[in-house]
Amino acid sequence: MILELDCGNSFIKWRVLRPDGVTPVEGGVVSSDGDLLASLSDTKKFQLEKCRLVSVRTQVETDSLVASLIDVFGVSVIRAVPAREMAGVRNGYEDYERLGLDRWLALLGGFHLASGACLVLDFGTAVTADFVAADGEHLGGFICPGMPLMRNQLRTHTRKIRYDDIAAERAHESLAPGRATVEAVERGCMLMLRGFVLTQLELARQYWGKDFVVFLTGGDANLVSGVVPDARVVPDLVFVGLAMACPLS
Ligand SMILES: Nc1ncnc2c1ncn2[C@@H]1O[C@H](COP(=O)(O)OP(=O)(O)OP(=O)(O)O)[C@@H](O)[C@H]1O
Ligand SMILES: CC(C)(CO)[C@@H](O)C(=O)NCCC(=O)O
Ligand SMILES: [K+]
Repeated sequence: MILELDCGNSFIKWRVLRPDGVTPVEGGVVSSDGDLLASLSDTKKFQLEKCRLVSVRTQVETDSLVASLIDVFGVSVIRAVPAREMAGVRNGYEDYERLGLDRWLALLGGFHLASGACLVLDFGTAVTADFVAADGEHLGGFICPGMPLMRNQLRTHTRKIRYDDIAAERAHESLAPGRATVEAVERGCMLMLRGFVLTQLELARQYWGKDFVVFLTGGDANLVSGVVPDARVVPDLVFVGLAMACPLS
């Protein structure tokens, strides 16, 4: 079977596909290399043969994970690498190698699924927006802190903002002005996120009128899906691009 990995800054998303390279069998989200190996070892039944991965971690961290995968499972590993152009899309960065590979794969996947102009919004540790025009020109994008970073910066850099995860979850029942710290912070950060999304939509409309598809992906995509009812929520968009960038045969 085939192992696919998306190694982000906080989590590793994994999934196992049948040898056809299309049908998912199982998947998950883990927070360390060790947890990944444990999840996969639980399931020797997978009989992994090949692995394709994308990483936005350092070379050293990624090399170490690849070495473990080869050591433990004897798989052959293919990694996504930067490209100036692929599948009809032209990387918009001046220095194309600097564009985050998760962004690159997500926008390749988005352009492929849309067959036209698209706006790809990814809600992970960081939040990213990328614009691809109908002719495949990547216009560039934006990066800002995601929900976990916004929240933690406030907690870390103030003395009196302290609350637990359960209270945080409860605060999201509404978006009314907060009457307690937890509500004020959680709803404030949520509005920052939604405001960001609405600004990206506005920009996409200026470029393309109504002729574009919006994709939402990343672990926190559900936080904003309400403000873009027409968006396509595609949690595995990075994997769509990964399969395009790393064909296995
Ligand atoms: N099962 C899950 N495990 C962990 N996080 C989850 C899960 N489901 C949703 N999330 C949310 O997903 C977010 C993490 O997003 P995601 O996994 O897309 O990216 P990441 O690896 O943290 O960051 P990035 O890929 O941007 O470097 C967290 O803020 C968390 O709230
Ligand atoms: C922005 C993140 C952290 C999102 O995961 C990643 O794509 C990344 O590390 N990018 C490199 C910087 C850039 O894309 O300009
Ligand atoms: K990501």
